[in-house]
Amino acid sequence: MIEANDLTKDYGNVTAVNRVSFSVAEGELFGLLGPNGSGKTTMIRMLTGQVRPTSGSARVMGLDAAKDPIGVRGLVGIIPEQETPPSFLTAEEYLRFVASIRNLDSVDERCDRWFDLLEFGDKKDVLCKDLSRGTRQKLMFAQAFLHEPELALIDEPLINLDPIMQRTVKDFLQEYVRDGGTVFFSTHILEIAEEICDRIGIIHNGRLLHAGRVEDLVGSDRHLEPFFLDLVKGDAGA
Ligand SMILES: Nc1ncnc2c1ncn2[C@@H]1O[C@H](COP(=O)(O)OP(=O)(O)OP(=O)(O)O)[C@@H](O)[C@H]1O
Repeated sequence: MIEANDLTKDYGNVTAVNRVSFSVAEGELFGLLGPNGSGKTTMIRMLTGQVRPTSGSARVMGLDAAKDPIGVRGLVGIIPEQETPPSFLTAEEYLRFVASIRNLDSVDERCDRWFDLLEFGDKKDVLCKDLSRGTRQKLMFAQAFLHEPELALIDEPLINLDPIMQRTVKDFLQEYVRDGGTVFFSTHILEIAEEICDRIGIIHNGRLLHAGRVEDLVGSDRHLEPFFLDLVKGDAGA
């Protein structure tokens, strides 16, 4: 579903992502982990065609993300980092707006499914500017999955969600990949990755230091946190 080859992004003299290659297969839940400023958001933006790589390339669902960004965004579901939905629309109006752009049918059913799953139907007539941050994040989740995409790319999925809603979202993501969907998400919360990911990548200073299966770490009695800290601190000292 995703093939990144030598992806690089320079912002002036800052190399945000440095020659990163990896792939994500259909049905995988892949977590990109890294400290603040390590390049996670830039990576997601390149995969979704929002940022053009300086060099290298990414194929997403068979399309070149830099050459056909609109094609990619038409297929995948995206939750950008800390995105807020339009202030002047209600939650339901926003979902209907997304549904109309995507030419979706059964709009009532689709909206209700998300209001029910994420328990915010009581807020559907509230203007987005008046929603709490957590409810806005629920709404961003709903818009990303409204068209039942085969691939979702999510920057920090559980941000602003309470523990109960985090459980709901984690269960949903695991069910979604069990049903054949693919998820690529970024986080710096290691426990989430250890709990739900099939594979992880660890990025630091723009370089991918590790990519592998979570069960290989845990199976060999190495937990993610000490592994991550050793890797990242060792790299900083190198
Ligand atoms: N538009 C931009 N212009 C200049 N520098 C940028 C831009 N976007 C990101 N950077 C820089 O690129 C590097 C990687 O940033 P990025 O936002 O991708 O990291 P991140 O891992 O998502 O961070 P965080 O976990 O804090 O959200 C940082 O040094 C950042 O300051």
